[in-house]
Amino acid sequence: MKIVEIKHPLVKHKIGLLRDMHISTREFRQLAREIGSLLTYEATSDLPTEKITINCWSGPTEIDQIQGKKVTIVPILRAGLGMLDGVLELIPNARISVVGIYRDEETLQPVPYFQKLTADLDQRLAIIVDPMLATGGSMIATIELLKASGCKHIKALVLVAAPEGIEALKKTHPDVDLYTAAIDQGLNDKGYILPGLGDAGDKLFGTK
Ligand SMILES: O=P(O)(O)OC[C@H]1O[C@H](OP(=O)(O)OP(=O)(O)O)[C@H](O)[C@@H]1O
Ligand SMILES: O=c1cc[nH]c(=O)[nH]1
Ligand SMILES: [Mg+2]
Repeated sequence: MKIVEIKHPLVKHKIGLLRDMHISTREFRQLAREIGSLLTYEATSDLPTEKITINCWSGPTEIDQIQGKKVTIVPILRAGLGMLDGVLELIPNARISVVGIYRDEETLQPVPYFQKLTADLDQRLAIIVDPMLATGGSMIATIELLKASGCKHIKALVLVAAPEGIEALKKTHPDVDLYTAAIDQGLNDKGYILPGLGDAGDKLFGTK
């Protein structure tokens, strides 16, 4: 399994700002979106390109364009919506497949409650976005429902990943590539990532 922890100074700086317990909702939203863009830039660096000829002002000119493969972005509700605009800034034509899953607070098991996927998933690269990979349960459930609908090529983009979630993902779906802005220390007894960000959904939506 490919695991990429982005070491770029801009990413490190922005993830550090996100950890401030006094961060405002507005700042949290802006940083989640910006890091979403930077993760997308890295995650798409291996997309194949092909040469085509266009009419440039100076005459026919060969240019590079991204080959064949189309993209669907998959935000996991709610918190994944906080990264969606950042991905769309770089891939504005992408289809969006929405998955609603929350984590039961007691059992930490993922509970699916919504899904609306784009039709031709077997021909698309799916880019799943969710700020937090904690136990990995929500991400794994999302990957399973995408694969059940024919999806064959999946990348997961998260702001913060716990080693426990990475291990679970490695075991179940080694074919999925993971891009993260930080790999943190681990989970506390309530399944929250340490040092982490706290509850990303509540911070993005201003709830609690
Ligand atoms: O790796 P896991 O242990 O499954 O935990 C991570 C999940 O928990 C959070 O969602 P949450 O359940 O808080 O839902 P929300 O986005 O609606 O707040 C987070 O956004 C992930 O989806
Ligand atoms: O640390 C965590 C773990 C799960 N969900 C969050 O929002 N934060
Ligand atoms: Mg939440």
